Amino acid sequence: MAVEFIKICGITQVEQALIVSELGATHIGVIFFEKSPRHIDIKRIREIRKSIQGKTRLVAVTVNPSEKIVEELLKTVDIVQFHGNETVEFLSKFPEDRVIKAFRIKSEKDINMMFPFFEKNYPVLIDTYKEGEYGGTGKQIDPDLARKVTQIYDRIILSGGLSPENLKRLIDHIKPYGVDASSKLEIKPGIKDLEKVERFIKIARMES
Ligand SMILES: O=C(O)c1ccccc1NCC(=O)[C@H](O)[C@H](O)COP(=O)(O)O
Repeated sequence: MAVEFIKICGITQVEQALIVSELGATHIGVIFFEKSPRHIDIKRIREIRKSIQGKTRLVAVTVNPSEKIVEELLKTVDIVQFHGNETVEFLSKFPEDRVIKAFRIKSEKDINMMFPFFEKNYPVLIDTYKEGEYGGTGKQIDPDLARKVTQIYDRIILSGGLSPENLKRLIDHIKPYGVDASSKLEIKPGIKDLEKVERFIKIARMES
């Protein structure tokens, strides 16, 4: 089954954003977190916004941002994705169709913290837990743990080490609503291998 939501994350260049949009990504992710090697500033985010206008939705990925920063980002991007310890109360300050909450999971116990977000019907991205890192690690998610989450809630975006090589198998097993990939599609942090991106999108759309 094809997925509805295909996000290519960690884009840093206007030229690559345009190509990824034309290849059929439904969402492009940019990292607004200074400690990431993929971080870009608001000026570059605005340039990317202009290049993909009307085609693909733009998502800014953040970690424990202030309310002011989120409000500023929402003037430029469609959606803000929260990768830190943000609460459901914090997210409820923003329009509900403009937020994604991400969780880095390592065991079934971690599913409990997602329930308040399921109750609000927010899209929830699940990523692999790696000590000391917030995302973009390339570490593959545990498929059985991810399947347990999609059996409970249907607005799950799967991430964590997704690549053209493992995507079909993981979609068939986990049946997510969306998929998100970054580092396994890269030549180096922030620069995508566009041939891999094309293969990834075709598999997600069930075109190959
Ligand atoms: O990508 C980053 O550098 C990053 C840094 C801090 C927080 C989140 C980050 N990425 C978020 C994403 O949505 C990634 O696509 C997701 O973690 C999956 O990454 P990967 O395992 O490399 O495909």
